[in-house]
Amino acid sequence: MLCLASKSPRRHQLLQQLGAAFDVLDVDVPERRAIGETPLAYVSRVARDKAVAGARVRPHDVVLGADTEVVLGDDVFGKPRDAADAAAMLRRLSGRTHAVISAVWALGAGREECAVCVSQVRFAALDENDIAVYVATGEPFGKAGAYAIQGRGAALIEHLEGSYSGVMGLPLFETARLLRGFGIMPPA
Ligand SMILES: Cc1cn([C@H]2C[C@H](O)[C@@H](COP(=O)(O)OP(=O)(O)OP(=O)(O)O)O2)c(=O)[nH]c1=O
Repeated sequence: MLCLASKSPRRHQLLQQLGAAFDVLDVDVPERRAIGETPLAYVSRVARDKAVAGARVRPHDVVLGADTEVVLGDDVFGKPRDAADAAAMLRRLSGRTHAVISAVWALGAGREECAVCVSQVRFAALDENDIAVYVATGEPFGKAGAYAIQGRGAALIEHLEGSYSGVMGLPLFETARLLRGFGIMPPA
């Protein structure tokens, strides 16, 4: 059986798109970047930690864990703590291009495989009113970088280079390829 170790409703929805049956596991792992850890290494480690936590509960299944972070230079933006934090993130992203890194790990049958997906997202220039209105919608909460490409946040994005599903939380091309490696998906 395939399991998705994630509380994210976006990840559940995205994995459903691939048509595979799966169970959802509720895991909680700390998301704290270690000193000197690169953004890429951090995202990959957290995604693996989630998969490992899931595999502890379901040792005989194939377990997926994923993580998504917004990266500007060496700064990693996770989910905003509150409205002020969300506004501060959006101010930093305004008028600039940032990276969205998504990592997914598959663990099971004595194997583990990983895929990492990096997308580039260019934001429109936002003024204080734009930011206040967007934060007031509540959409930024629970989203890395304080926006949702799948929601009203789409109106803030001038350009995307990479994977829409990766930005949303689970890169589907890469995930499908990983799953086929575990014999889970029908061949494309
Ligand atoms: C950039 C972006 C992120 N997100 C979401 C996807 C993830 O749910 C969240 C990033 O936080 P994560 O820590 O990757 O995931 P999570 O805490 O929501 O869920 P779990 O750890 O249980 O798997 O941001 C969007 O929904 N849309 C976007 O455009």
